[in-house]
Amino acid sequence: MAAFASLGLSEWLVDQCKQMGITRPTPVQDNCMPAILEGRDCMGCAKTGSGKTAAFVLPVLQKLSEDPYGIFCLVLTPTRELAYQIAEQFRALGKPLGLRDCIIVGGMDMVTQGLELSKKPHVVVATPGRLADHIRSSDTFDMKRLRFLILDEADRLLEQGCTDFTKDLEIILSIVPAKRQTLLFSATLTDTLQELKSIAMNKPFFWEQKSEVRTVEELDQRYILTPEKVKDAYLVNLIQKFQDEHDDWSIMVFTNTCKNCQILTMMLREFKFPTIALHSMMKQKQRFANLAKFKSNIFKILIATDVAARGLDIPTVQVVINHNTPGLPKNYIHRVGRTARAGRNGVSITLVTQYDIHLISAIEEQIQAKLKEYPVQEKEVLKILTQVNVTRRQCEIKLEATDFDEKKEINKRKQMILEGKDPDLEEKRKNELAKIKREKTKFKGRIQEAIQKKKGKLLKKKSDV
Ligand SMILES: Nc1ncnc2c1ncn2[C@@H]1O[C@H](COP(=O)(O)OP(=O)(O)OP(=O)(O)O)[C@@H](O)[C@H]1O
Repeated sequence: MAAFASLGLSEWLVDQCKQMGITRPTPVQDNCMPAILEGRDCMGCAKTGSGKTAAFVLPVLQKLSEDPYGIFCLVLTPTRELAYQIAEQFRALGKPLGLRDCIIVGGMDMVTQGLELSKKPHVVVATPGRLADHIRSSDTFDMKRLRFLILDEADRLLEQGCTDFTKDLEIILSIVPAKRQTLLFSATLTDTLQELKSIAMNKPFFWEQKSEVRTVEELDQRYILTPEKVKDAYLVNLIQKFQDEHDDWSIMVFTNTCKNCQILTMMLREFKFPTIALHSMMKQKQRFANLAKFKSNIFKILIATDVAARGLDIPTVQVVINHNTPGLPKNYIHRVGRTARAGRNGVSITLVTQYDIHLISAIEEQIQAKLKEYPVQEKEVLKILTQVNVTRRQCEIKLEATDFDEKKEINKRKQMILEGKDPDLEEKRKNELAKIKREKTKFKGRIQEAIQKKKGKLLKKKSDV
């Protein structure tokens, strides 16, 4: 593998890398950086924790140092926490340049952000929704001379998940110049390749890390088959075990909803585990504060929704526990990728109920590897089962006494209004769809019943003959 200097990076940048402990390029850096430095559009697909961020930060800094002006580079990313992390990398590596950056994310003060944008920072790191809001509401900045447009976690930005970025992206793309370099990175690009190619217009250089298995070798991937009602007891048992055996390890637990995230956090705290939460129903300042406390090891356990599944780089995370099996293999890849980063070891444990077995099959097919069963002492788990379930119920009651659900409903309606939808109409539509789905399921059930009856009759006839 070549050294950074031979890839075309200036001495000051190579020195800056050294200071951060980055001495040899990773494969994604080795392959993508020369193409970017040549001026080509680039799509890079490499495993989690393989150094994709530096693969775009370094060439941008190199080009910026040759002709510094603002706004030179725009990085879009799906989550607010990730925006801060990327900006930090720019700041650290670009320190000798006196780099000026600006972070534009939701949940923070619009006026301050507007002012910062008007000062022409070299690099803007943004989540699409808030940047689109600024474009709609202000004429104090422009991106006419933008040289680099970067989509980090590019596939997520294009997919129509629970947060749909496509309209915001359209607005942003309408103000950036057609003549620019576009760089797209993710650990899971392949599903959205065609749409991505249309954003990177100039025959992009495409590099994908060739590997049979789509997760990193250093990751030990395990599962525990459990009835739904015993899941929490397994969680408590696992956390107790890791805390007892490795008190310097940090653990990330992923769950499916904000409410569950809140309840699990309350429950683990009742058991005196140093636990903290991260989900989208928390105030942004609280989200940042909680992540900072987890990163600095004040709290060793972070319970999060998929808002923390992508990109976060926390070297002390040794264990990822999936409290629910992710519905999409892609989400599994990103969640478990929060550990075993940059060549370190890590373990992931997915709690699987009998209803999730098909999801595990889909995950195994996608990652091209089999999950191994995690050995547990069932007796120990059963010993704490009642206590855990009672504690959970108490936490549920406590949460119900707050206005958590109400807040959720208000947030949902606010979001719909922002998206130009009528919340009442949407509710009606949702109810109608649910009704159709229920009827379909009933109909399917009746057909299955009829088939079973017919089969039974045929078997009976055969056995009579
Ligand atoms: N050449 C290198 N040598 C050693 N460490 C590196 C190198 N490049 C980057 N790193 C470190 O590796 C870690 C992971 O990098 P990064 O966060 O960019 O991963 P990623 O590929 O973007 O992962 P994800 O897909 O999860 O977002 C970071 O802590 C980073 O500082």
